[in-house]
Amino acid sequence: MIRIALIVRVIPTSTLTWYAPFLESSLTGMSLDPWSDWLYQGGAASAFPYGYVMWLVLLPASMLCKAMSVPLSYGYSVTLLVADVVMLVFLRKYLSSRDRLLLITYWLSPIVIAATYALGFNDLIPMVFLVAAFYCLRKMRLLWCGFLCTAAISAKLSMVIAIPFFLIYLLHNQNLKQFLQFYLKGLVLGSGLLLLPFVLVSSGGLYMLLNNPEIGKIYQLALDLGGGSKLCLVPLAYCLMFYATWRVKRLNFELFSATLGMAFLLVVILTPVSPGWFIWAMPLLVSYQLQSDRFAFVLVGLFTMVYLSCSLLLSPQVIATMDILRHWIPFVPQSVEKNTLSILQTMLVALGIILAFRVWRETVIRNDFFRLSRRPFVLGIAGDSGAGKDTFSDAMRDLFGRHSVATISGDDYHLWDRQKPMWQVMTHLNPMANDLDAFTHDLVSLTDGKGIQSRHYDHSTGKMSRPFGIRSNDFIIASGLHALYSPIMRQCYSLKVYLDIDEDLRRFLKIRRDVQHRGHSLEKVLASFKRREADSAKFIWPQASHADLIFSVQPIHPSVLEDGGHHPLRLKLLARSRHGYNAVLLTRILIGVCGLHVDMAEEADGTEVALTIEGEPTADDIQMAVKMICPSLSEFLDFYPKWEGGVLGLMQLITLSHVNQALKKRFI
Ligand SMILES: Nc1ncnc2c1ncn2[C@@H]1O[C@H](COP(=O)(O)OP(=O)(O)OP(=O)(O)O)[C@@H](O)[C@H]1O
Ligand SMILES: O=C(CO)[C@H](O)[C@H](O)COP(=O)(O)O
Repeated sequence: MIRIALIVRVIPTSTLTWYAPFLESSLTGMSLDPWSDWLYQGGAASAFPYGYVMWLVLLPASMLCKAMSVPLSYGYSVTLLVADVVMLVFLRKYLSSRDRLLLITYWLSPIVIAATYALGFNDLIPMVFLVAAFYCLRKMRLLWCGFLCTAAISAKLSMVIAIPFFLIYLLHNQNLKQFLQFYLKGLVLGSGLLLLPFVLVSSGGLYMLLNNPEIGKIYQLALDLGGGSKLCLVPLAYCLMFYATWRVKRLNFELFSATLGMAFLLVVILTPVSPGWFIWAMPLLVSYQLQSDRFAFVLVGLFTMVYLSCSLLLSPQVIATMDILRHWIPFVPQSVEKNTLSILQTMLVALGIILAFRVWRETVIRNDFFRLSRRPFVLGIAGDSGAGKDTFSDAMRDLFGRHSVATISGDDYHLWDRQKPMWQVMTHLNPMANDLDAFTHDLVSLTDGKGIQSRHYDHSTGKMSRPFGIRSNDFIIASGLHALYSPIMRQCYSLKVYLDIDEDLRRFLKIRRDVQHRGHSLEKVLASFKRREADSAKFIWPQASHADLIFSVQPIHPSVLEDGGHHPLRLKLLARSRHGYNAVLLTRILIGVCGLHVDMAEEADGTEVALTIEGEPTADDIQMAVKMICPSLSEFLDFYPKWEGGVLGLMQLITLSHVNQALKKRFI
């Protein structure tokens, strides 16, 4: 109702003197270059410094008004109303908020109402295209996203400042990097269709765009450095915000929208006297209020009140009233408004900076992705030979995606090739047979974000490969016989896992693997079991006491192991978790959703919980359970994660829920 009343009762000066006459003139001439025609007729250069999209969006309602002999200013305002509704719909879609809160924070926001309907600013139109681009980004429609970004720029050139943030998001999200080309294609397509024709066809339009006084305001707030040079604060704030975003090594959608919103907010508050630009900050202000506490409402409320006071003081009506007042009371000096305006502007900037600071603190720093970007997540996996370390490590890597994972394996740190005499003297289970210093050094380097040079032990030849580089990544998986052996190693890990497989099953699987895939004779493998027994007990098994999570895979029917593998091997999983893991939700979902049989036993002091799980979950069951237990983790996973079924799938699920918990704990 307020909107309708303002449309009917108020015709803003800018609409009356610039936009409506420009649209009127463009309808009369009906040429593809209404800007040059307008200038040719002696129109002001500041009347319509926008591209084709703004013109085309405003055209239909203007035509309708002309056909109905209604003033074009109504058509202009009604178009803004439509943009306003579309904006509300997009915000509702991508913020997925409760309607009542969205109505309060957006629809009733005095900033939108005052800037659009009372002052006539058309910033809602480019913002609708930008928010639509956001929505397409969320839905991974990247071609559309790129296209809509150029539509926003065509509507208002200033929207170009958003593009670098879209690029950082796509480049810094390893899962999405592969799809960057679609966004670029959308940009190229949009530029070809919407921007290039404007540049080629309309010299008048270009002139109006480049002489737009609004753009000059960006350089207005500056510190005089002497000698005629200035330090311009708006570009400075934008560059710093861009750098801060670039430094966040991994961005999720929430971080991306928060940092772009903050860049907009800073540009807006530091640009003097641009009430329309405040609409750019609306999506950020709305989402901040929806996610934060009551104080956010108070802060945005104060910000809005100061904004309204500033805009009011700048409105022609108030200026005219003061002039009349001055006519009767001559001692009311000009400086009264100027000083009041300065105080209000200062308050606005101060509140804006506090808002940006709080958004950074609450939205960015508390974000799991931000936590990950500061230090990689390091998963340590230890266990005896044939316990399934490589199999489990590969299954975890296939969830996060090769592009996001760096792996090191203990086998690659054996000290000798198979041909060397020392091979016969010591078993590999003895730490002395391995270069654990190099393993630790490489683990520390990768954890510290540095790349390493590694070699690979080839089980088919028994030789080490030439050195090759491994760069650090968001997730590091270090597996090996001694991966949890030393305190320094253990300090590197975000999560420590020990594989404590049933001894008969381990021997069964190891024989099968070594004979079938590594070309060893059965006698040699059996002899190695004997030779290694003492070292296993001495060096490998004690590492279980350092693990956060222990997986024991056991055969449901041990007799199957003796019949030469003729019957299918059915396994059950015993998962023991330490350090206060809450297994209730997991248990409920494993039983209720995956239909498994689960026994849960907890230590009286709550330090250890043990789950015995029997049944054959499918890969789809595991995927669904992960979505239910740790929904926020899905953003960390590969675009097409490879889910496993059975025991391996259960290990993926339980490990992911521990990763989730460990990420949450990081900055407590
Ligand atoms: N959960 C599982 N279910 C079925 N088979 C498994 C499972 N985990 C491992 N295996 C099998 O057991 C064998 C040994 O596994 P893997 O090679 O991963 O062990 P490892 O601990 O890396 O051994 P090593 O230290 O000797 O290199 C492989 O053939 C693998 O296919
Ligand atoms: O214990 C082992 C792996 O953990 C292996 O026995 C060790 O890597 C040597 O491998 P291979 O016998 O294939 O040369």
